[in-house]
Amino acid sequence: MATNQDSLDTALAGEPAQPFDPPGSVRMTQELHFRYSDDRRPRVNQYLRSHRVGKGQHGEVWVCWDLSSNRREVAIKAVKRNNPRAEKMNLLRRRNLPTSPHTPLTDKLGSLEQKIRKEIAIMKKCRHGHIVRLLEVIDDKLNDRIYMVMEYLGGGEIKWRNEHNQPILQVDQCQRICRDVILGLEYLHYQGIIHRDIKPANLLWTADRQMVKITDFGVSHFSYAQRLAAAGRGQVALDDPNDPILLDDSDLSKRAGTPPFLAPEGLPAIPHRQPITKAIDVWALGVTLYCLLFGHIPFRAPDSSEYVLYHVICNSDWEPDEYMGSDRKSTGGRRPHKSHPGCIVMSLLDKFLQKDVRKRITLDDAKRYAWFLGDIPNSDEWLSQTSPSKIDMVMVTENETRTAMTTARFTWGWQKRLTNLLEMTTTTPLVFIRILESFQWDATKARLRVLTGPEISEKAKKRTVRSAIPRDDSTPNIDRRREKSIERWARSAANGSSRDPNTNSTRLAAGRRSSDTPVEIHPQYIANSSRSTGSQTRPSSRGKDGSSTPLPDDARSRHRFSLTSVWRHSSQKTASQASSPLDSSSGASIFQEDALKPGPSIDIMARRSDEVLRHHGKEEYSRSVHHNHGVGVLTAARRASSWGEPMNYVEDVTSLNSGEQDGIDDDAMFLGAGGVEPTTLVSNLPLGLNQATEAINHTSTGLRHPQPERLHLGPSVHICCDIPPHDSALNRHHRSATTSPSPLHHVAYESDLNQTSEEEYESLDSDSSFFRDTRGREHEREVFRANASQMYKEDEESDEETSPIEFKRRRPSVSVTAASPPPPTPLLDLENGNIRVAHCNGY
Ligand SMILES: Nc1ncnc2c1ncn2[C@@H]1O[C@H](COP(=O)(O)OP(=O)(O)OP(=O)(O)O)[C@@H](O)[C@H]1O
Repeated sequence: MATNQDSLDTALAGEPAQPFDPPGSVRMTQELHFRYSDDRRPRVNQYLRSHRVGKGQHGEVWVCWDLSSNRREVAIKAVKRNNPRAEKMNLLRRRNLPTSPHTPLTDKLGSLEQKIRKEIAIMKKCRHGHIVRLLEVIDDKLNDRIYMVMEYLGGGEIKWRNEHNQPILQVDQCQRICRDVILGLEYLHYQGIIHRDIKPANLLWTADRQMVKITDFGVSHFSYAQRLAAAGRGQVALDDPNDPILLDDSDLSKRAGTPPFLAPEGLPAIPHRQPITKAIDVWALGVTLYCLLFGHIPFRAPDSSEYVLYHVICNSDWEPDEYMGSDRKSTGGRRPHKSHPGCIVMSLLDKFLQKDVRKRITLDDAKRYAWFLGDIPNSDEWLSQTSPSKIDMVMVTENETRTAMTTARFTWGWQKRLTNLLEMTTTTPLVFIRILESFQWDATKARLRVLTGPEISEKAKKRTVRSAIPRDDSTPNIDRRREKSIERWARSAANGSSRDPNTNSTRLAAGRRSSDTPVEIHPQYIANSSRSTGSQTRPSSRGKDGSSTPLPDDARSRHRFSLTSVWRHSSQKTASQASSPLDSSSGASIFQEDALKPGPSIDIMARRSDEVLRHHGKEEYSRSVHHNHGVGVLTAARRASSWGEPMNYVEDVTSLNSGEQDGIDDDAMFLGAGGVEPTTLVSNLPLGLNQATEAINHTSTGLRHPQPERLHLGPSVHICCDIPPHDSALNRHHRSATTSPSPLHHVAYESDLNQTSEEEYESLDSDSSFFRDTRGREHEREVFRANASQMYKEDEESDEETSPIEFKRRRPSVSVTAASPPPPTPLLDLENGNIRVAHCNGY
């Protein structure tokens, strides 16, 4: 009996796929090893990166060499697990969508992570010759990424028109494509899965262009009700929206798909619309066939308005061109005579594009259409072989969706936490900072105490509770906190200071650490304080007499292990900020946190800042030092970090618009679909302390992206910022650091820190996300920033609530089917140089 691996080998070897692939499990990998090959290509586990073939809304698709037994090409889709910005955008969109009785469920299903989980859960279940196969899921929690390893379809997505909107496929090619899709869809529907985004861009050719497979299950829907109906095992009242069995179908009420391909019943805000069923895919297939045959979409809005388009779809009939296909076969018009050769195709289109769901042709009937059976020698046998009833049904349970990306669970406990942290720390020394968090200074015994598991949980709980407190006008925000903090320092200023005036470095105050060796801060980190009182480290803690004082114990305990940051004003700050106590005119501290740090943290800070300096160039830094004006931008940087990949994401805000459509204005679609009018641009402001401030001060630095980027930080802060080119590549993944790595995740980074040059960073595509986060040096920075970020978690959330969101035109997904660069020499040897190469110019 053939094993799963055998069948997989056969499928991947390019042999004709059987109608139904044998069942086999998708590997769920929790272990991630990152290294570089001899020729410095990144490699994750056994997958060696080759070239990028596409970019979608949530991630990128790369061709990789599977260096394990097969050494074949696979496609790996790298997606970011969480993207707060995407969540926010979804929320806003949902607010503007018509509500349904099942809105809560709809909301639940709307999160990005839920979407990815669902896609994986569905793909894990699908085993069919015309469905792209998912082979493995690598869950990289440390970097907040998921790698979906899929079979590689070397022919790329179906191209169907040229620049003159003329068809480029012959009629019989269209027929074969359509037949393949019918088989794939029939399988999906039988399993209770509605694809909901059938269009040419989601149909991929095999390398030999003999077969087409369906991909992209991002908006697909699994419905138990639909499955019962498909199997004829249950009586499902599809026209009764109150039928309890349809409850799990509530997310169908959301519009999903690509507007020109949407069926009338799938359009939003249509009163008394028919229930959404699998027939929605049949309609989309009809639109797809029309596109392939004529090189343009059947329903178009003259003014490019999305709602006009919906109106046209619902009320207008489609019209064929005089000729179809690149071989220009006559259609015979909308209703040709039965004897006309074009009649069979036109009547099929007519049945696909029936506005009334009940009159629309079923896939089973379509499959039997003479047009499809014409070139099949033994059609009866073919029909029997391809019948989905011959195979077992799959089931995608809610639990499977929930655990689609994670198979292991972790119980928190300090011992285990420590062990896991140590595991992760082997190559990332700064993770030790996290270990330090497991300790607490015991003032009575004057020694460090290891926190117990419950104490750590209690701490975490408190943080969560603080974050969960609903915010209103009376809720303190970050500015107010800073003010309070300064007031506290001012109040305690009368107690004097332990500053040594004879040295450029500053001795930290006694108090809790009275027995500690005083910690010195390098002068370069207090350069900005010169405008206040020379080498002073905590100007705000100084009283009127100029003396400084240690913080009270309670304040110190709150700030334990926090990291130093440089606070300064943005030159673009608004009038409301000018009154901030951190304004330079008020003599506020730019080092309000410094004196609170224990020695090791400051050392680490200094080391990290040194790295930042090295990275940006000392000249740049000193310039920023002289030009700084005072307000803290840590929160700005932190919040920017929480947005994940702003520029990429802002540009790819929705998958609803296809790059294949014409005549549709992106903005109109977006607004028409309940989007939000463009307001602000969100910057990919570099995360970090000195780095962030530097970026803000250097607005004249060249942009990687064509347009200047503005960052809105809520009502009170407005910072304009241009990002140095290298920053946009570097910092995008710094932002993922704010998500705590899962200790259960064993990640081994074998990369040498010095292995990646600055040039390499710069040469990386700014949109690239694949493997990049796993560079050792980046992790050092991440840990540093993640640690600093914890103090301001709640403040960040507060800012998030008031921050405006930017919507930009969406860049259509990019798909490149380029020839693979040759694999590294050993691979060539193993493959005898016989590498499959994809071609893209056929159509
Ligand atoms: N298995 C694969 N083999 C070959 N190319 C692929 C494969 N999967 C995806 N691609 C290519 O990568 C491109 C991007 O795919 P992806 O699914 O991420 O984007 P998408 O279809 O726009 O989905 P979304 O934006 O909704 O996430 C596709 O258009 C396709 O051309």
